[in-house]
Amino acid sequence: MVIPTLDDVNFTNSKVLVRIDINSPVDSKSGKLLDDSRIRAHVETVKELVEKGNGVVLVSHQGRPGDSDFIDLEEHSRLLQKHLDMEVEFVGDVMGPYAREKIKNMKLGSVILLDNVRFVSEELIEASPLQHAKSYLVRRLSPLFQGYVNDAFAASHRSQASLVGFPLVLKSSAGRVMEREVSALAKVFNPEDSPKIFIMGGGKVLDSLRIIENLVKRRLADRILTGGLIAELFAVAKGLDLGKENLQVLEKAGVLGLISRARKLLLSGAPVEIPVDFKVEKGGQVHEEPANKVTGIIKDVGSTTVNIYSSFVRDAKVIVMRGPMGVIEDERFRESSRALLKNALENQGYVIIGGGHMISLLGGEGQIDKSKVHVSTGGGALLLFLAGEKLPALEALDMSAKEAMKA
Ligand SMILES: Nc1ncnc2c1ncn2[C@@H]1O[C@H](COP(=O)(O)OP(=O)(O)OP(=O)(O)O)[C@@H](O)[C@H]1O
Ligand SMILES: O=C(O)[C@H](O)COP(=O)(O)O
Repeated sequence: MVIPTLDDVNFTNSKVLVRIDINSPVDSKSGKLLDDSRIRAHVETVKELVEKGNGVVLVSHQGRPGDSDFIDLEEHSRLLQKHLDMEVEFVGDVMGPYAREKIKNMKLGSVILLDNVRFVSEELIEASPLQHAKSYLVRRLSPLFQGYVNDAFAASHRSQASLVGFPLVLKSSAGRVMEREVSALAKVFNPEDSPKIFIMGGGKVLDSLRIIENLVKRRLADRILTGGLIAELFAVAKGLDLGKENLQVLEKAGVLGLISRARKLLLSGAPVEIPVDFKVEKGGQVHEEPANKVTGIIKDVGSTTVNIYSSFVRDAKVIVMRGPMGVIEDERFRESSRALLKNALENQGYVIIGGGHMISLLGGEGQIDKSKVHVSTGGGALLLFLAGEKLPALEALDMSAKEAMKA
């Protein structure tokens, strides 16, 4: 696969559309961003393009329709402006007349952030690069640009218009974040680096299940330690009675239909570990309860589980951590994820940390040794990449490079 970088495609004095991923955790009460790591990550790419005299138009998504983190990008633009130390104009539109006028009139050397690209319904369709190259979004925006840069590794597992449509119609390259992710993550395919432990938590149950299925099929993981909602799914699949309220949580998340797939994995002997205890909330109080005697609402894994998981982490050569063990937005349920993270960082193995929520916990862990820790901006994209899945956004860049070579 050929992934052209900014060294191969040297954009200068052009208008460049840059797909970034600044999708960040949001406080559901205040609507404020809880972490700006993904915003900071893209500073290098944007600065480089600006220094080369380009007009930079940034496009990103935030959340999914129906979720409380599905918000506009105004606060993101303020944070980006702070970290870039230059003006970033927030344009509350994606491809309407207002956005296109702003892009047409922008000065080279300046930066615009368009609004949440998922406000455009077409963006939510998963289709091939060829189909998306003909999408309304691509047809409306591409004539305004001389180039396209994809720096959104964290969204590269989505075959959506802003990620795969533009490389087929514009001269394209990966940004610096995308480039660094792909080269760092390739290291973990080294068969000598075993055992490999995957710590999977968070709320995206279907994504996590698909990944676990892949990891098992390709025998990539020696152990998969579960937390978050995926742990609850596996616990139910194993036959544990988690009580009506926790089943309602899974039902609300629309994942009860996945129990049979989880059970199939367990029956096949997949190396999936399920928590032996949970931290639950009951009547406003926090309790620890064994997994077979849960009476409260599960909010985190329990301390015995943390001890067991830590023993696996200690022996691992590669540790991949994605998604928190609990509802870390509430500090009462942050401890397990933090303890496992600390343990992994103190271990000798190579640690790959992914997903906005886990990365937000890194703040208190002091100086990170970059030779043994890769902090990925990717959540689902990270693990699909590690499971050997094709990432559509990378495929599209590859198609673009091959077309350019033919020309
Ligand atoms: N037991 C639980 N019950 C309900 N929600 C949970 C539980 N454990 C974790 N969560 C929620 O999972 C969410 C994080 O999951 P998510 O899959 O988005 O992880 P992430 O690391 O941020 O990945 P990404 O960067 O891909 O979004 C948090 O909002 C957290 O509250
Ligand atoms: O956080 C992520 O994993 C990426 O931003 C992709 O978001 P999505 O899972 O909503 O497509």
